[in-house]
Amino acid sequence: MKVCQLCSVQRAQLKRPKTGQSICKQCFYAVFEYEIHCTIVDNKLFKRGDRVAIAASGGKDSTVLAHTMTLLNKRYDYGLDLVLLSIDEGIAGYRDDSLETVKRNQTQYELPLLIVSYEELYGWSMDKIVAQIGTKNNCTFCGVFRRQALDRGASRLGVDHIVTGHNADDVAETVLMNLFRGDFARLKRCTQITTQSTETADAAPLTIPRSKPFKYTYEKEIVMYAYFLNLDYFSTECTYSVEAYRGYARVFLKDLEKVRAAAIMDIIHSGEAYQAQEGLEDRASAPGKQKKPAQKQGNCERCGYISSQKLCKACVLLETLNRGQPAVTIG
Ligand SMILES: Nc1ncnc2c1ncn2[C@@H]1O[C@H](COP(=O)(O)OP(=O)(O)OP(=O)(O)O)[C@@H](O)[C@H]1O
Repeated sequence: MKVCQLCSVQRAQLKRPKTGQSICKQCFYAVFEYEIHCTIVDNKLFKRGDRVAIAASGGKDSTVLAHTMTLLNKRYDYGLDLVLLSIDEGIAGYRDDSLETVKRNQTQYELPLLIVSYEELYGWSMDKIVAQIGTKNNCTFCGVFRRQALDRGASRLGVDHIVTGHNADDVAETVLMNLFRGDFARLKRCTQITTQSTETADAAPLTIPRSKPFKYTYEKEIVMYAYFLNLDYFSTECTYSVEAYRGYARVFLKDLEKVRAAAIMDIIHSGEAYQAQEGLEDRASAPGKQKKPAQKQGNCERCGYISSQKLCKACVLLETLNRGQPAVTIG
């Protein structure tokens, strides 16, 4: 019998994807949960009394997030008031089914749930958008609309913080994508565990902070955890997401992981080191260097959402949709 490398008592039942250790299920649950707790505490994500919205799509990541946030909040007495927030993008056969999962999670974790829809906020569902523009650029619309919809839902709920289920693989993929594209401005920001939505890089942060408690949690471990605990989640991919470029980064990362599991953490750490280095250089070159003036932050003239321009990104996209010429914006 192979003995668990952590407790040296139980029989080892699995190979931990992150470290390659052979461990028992109980130790797997313990390290998995403890590492997330450490990420939350080390990064001081919350303060006692915070009302926190869990962005819940019904998929594996956000379902495990709802499960662990509820568990850790009780176990370590964080004193958080947790709520579920879901965005209904209006994708028949996908989001309607996954929202049914979230509704069950609401009962399972005894958390209040708010669902806000694109249809209600923008007058357009993704089904309608795709019927007009096709599947090629639809993720651009969905990304901009979802970011704003989460903020709007969060402010309706009166929360202090939003958490999402973005995991270590997602962060490492984003580092790679930004590197491949030579997008150093994004590379500098993409490893931040907490972001505050701004329409531009230089604008003062104004919206509700958004964090990733799974920043260092491997996707494979999230899947294992959900599977062993038999959590109720929805596992179909979005019917409209083609996301070609992220797909390449994902395949590349999976190949690297097969050779060396630590590659995921190493890529995240490289992104963090780049961010720290850039910060140093900014300070070192400050004397005499002309600083780019900070963009003026204001509100969208049409909908009131924060924006450094007259219209926020969502309103610009909506305008082109309503005029029936979305290609102008995307182009
Ligand atoms: N419709 C939605 N409503 C609420 N939150 C969402 C929604 N879509 C995505 N999110 C949030 O953004 C995170 C990352 O979303 P992404 O589209 O990458 O899905 P994913 O990696 O498949 O995650 P999940 O397994 O939770 O669906 C999710 O974990 C969730 O917290």
